[in-house]
This record gives sequence, C-alpha cells and structure tokens, in this order.
Amino acid sequence: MAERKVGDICGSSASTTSDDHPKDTLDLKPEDGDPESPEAQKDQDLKSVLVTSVLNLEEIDVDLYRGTHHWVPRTQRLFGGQIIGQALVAAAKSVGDNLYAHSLHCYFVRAGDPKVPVLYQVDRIRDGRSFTVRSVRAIQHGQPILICQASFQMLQPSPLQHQFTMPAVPPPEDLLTAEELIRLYLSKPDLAEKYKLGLNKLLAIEVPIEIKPVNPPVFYKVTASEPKNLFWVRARGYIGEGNMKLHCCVAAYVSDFALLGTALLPYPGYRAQFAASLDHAMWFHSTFRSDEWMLYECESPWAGGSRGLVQGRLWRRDGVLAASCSQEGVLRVKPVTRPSKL
Ligand SMILES: CCC(=O)SCCNC(=O)CCNC(=O)[C@H](O)C(C)(C)COP(=O)(O)OP(=O)(O)OC[C@H]1O[C@@H](n2cnc3c(N)ncnc32)[C@H](O)[C@@H]1OP(=O)(O)O
Repeated sequence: MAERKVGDICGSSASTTSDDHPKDTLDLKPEDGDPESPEAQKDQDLKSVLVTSVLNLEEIDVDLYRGTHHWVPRTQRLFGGQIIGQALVAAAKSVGDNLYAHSLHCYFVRAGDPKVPVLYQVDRIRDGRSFTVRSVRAIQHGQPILICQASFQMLQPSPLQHQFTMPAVPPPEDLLTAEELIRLYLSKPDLAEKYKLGLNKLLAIEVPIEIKPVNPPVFYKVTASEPKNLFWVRARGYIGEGNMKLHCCVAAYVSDFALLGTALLPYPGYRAQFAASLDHAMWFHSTFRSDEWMLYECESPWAGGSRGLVQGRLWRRDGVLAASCSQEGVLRVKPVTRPSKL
C-alpha cells in the first residue's frame, strides 16, 4: 500500500508505516480550504452521515454532549454501535492532541429510546504520563443506558510487535454488497410474496455502513455453519485521512454491526426472540481508514445460559490488524417454523 500523506491522526500517522505524528484534534468540521469551493461542497455532499450527523455531538456544557440518531434497528432499541461511537467521541473531546484511543470497555444497562436524544456525561478519571482515562455515561430520561470507560495513550513504539495472519478471502471487488445480493434474490421469479416484502423493507433501510459478505449463505443463515462469519465493511460516504480518533469512533460504530448474530449461525432452526448486547470491549492496534474496505472476521467461541460470546477482528486490506473487539449478548431464541430462505 503506497504510503499516504499523514492526516490529523490519533497522535499517529494515517499511513501504514510512517511514524511522524502531527497534532491531533477531534475536529469534525470539513477539512481546510474554501468551504464554498466546488471540491469542498462535493466532499461535504459525499461526507459520511456518520461524520456529519451521528458522531457530530452538540456540546451542551463542559464534558456534556448531546447525540442524535440516524438509523435505528427494527427492534426500535438504539443501535449499540451508535452509543459506543458517540461515547468515544465525547471521551476523546477532552483528550490531548498527542494521545490516541487504544481501548474501550462498556456495558449496555438499558435499552436506548430512539424518540429522544442521548446525553453523554464525561468524567475525567485520570491524566497520566502515558495513559489518559475517561468514563462516559450515556443518559436518557435521567438514567444511564450505557457506561463506558475509554483509555488513550501516547505513541510509544516497542520492539514487541506481532499479530495473527489475516484470513485469505476474495477482495471486495469480487463480491456483492448486501443490497446487490438482496436485489439478486428479489429477481428470482418464484420468490414468495412475504419474502419480497421483507427484502424490500431491508433495502429501504438507510444503514450508514456498506457490507460485502464473503459467504452469503452463511451470512444470511441459509445453511447451518460453525459460528464464524467474514464480511468486508466500510462506512458509507467519504471521511478522508482526517483524524484517527474519528476513524476509531466510526470503527466502534461499525464493530457492533452483525457481530452478535455470529453466535446464531449454527442454529438456523432457531430465531432470536430477544437479542441485545450486554457489553462491548474494543482495542485499537494500528492506523486505518474506516471509510475504506476492511475485513471483519467474527467468531463465537461460546454460547450458553441465554448468552453468547462473540469476538471480532477488523483487518486492513494490506493484512495489518486494525482493531479487535469482544462482546457478550443476551440470546433468547425460539424454533422457527421453517429455516430462512435468504
Ligand atoms: C446489535 C445489538 C444491539 O445493538 S442491542 C442494543 C444495545 N444493547 C441493549 O440495548 C441492551 C441494554 N440492556 C438492557 O436492555 C437490559 O440490561 C437487559 C439486557 C434487557 C437486561 O435487563 P433485565 O431487566 O434483566 O431484563 P430481562 O432480561 O428480565 O428481560 C428483558 C427482555 O427479555 C424478555 N424476556 C425475559 N425472559 C425471556 C425469555 N425466557 N424468553 C424471551 N424473552 C424473555 C423480557 O420480556 C424483556 O422484554 P421487554 O424488554 O419487556 O420487551
């Protein structure tokens, strides 16, 4: 991958190898230049809704922010990834320019209400020499819906560096997007009306994430499989080299997409009657661009007691491990009358 010019990054460069670290600010405004110019307007038009809206918090007071919603799942609970991403934005706003997000741990303690905004109250737990920790409460109706701790570190290179090897899969150019797969399925002449309805509803949803399943029959649970899933994922729209803190917030949003469902893959004879993320932990390992295709490798090492443990690894196309995450969720299921025909 050609080395890219360094953008405002979480204290570290946007490139894959350079080690110069420019100032870092969590500036969500359009990049420099004449905001009226056609190029800036084009960028603004193409700018990801995640940047212009979902992760663009309104400052209410010192360390108090308000977030709005863009897309809400059919469960009509706020999407967990949105709350995590917004909480990380709030935490990052009070962190110095030479620090970058390296981990977050959170619990989802109440369902998010899509009818009202979310307030994010940041507590400045500690500013250490190398590590800075923030605690964030996402609040609705006066009650926490999420409690999150996030940690930021100075860049401190080390000779200890290793990672697993990225799975060998077809590149995104050789695969179809979820929308293309749904249109392909809708084109089948013998498709039952009720499936058409459901699939058209899926097409109508404006999810600010693009995905390309590596193995669609597994991704859509048409066949039973081991609890492993692979798909390419990126934020819709343009974000640019911008700022690594912002890319971490977008990756936090993305990381909760389709993750918990990995634990259901071996059970096509069951469907979730109630499924919700209980907690979510994430670690950021290297620089990456969340508006470029990354491979999301998901697996579930364990399920039981109406819970499922799922883990994910986000890989850059050049094989560098960008981020890892772990999550446990409630999974209450009931038998389906017939397996999904997707
Ligand atoms: C992609 C995944 C996501 O984004 S999920 C969104 C992020 N996560 C969340 O919103 C979870 C937030 N946390 C919570 O809502 C609560 O802490 C949860 C996890 C529900 C636990 O609260 P708790 O008061 O103990 O609820 P609960 O487990 O008793 O009931 C929760 C809902 O489940 C139902 N339930 C209960 N037992 C069963 C059962 N045996 N079979 C089927 N359903 C069951 C309850 O009726 C209850 O449903 P409801 O909420 O009343 O509609």
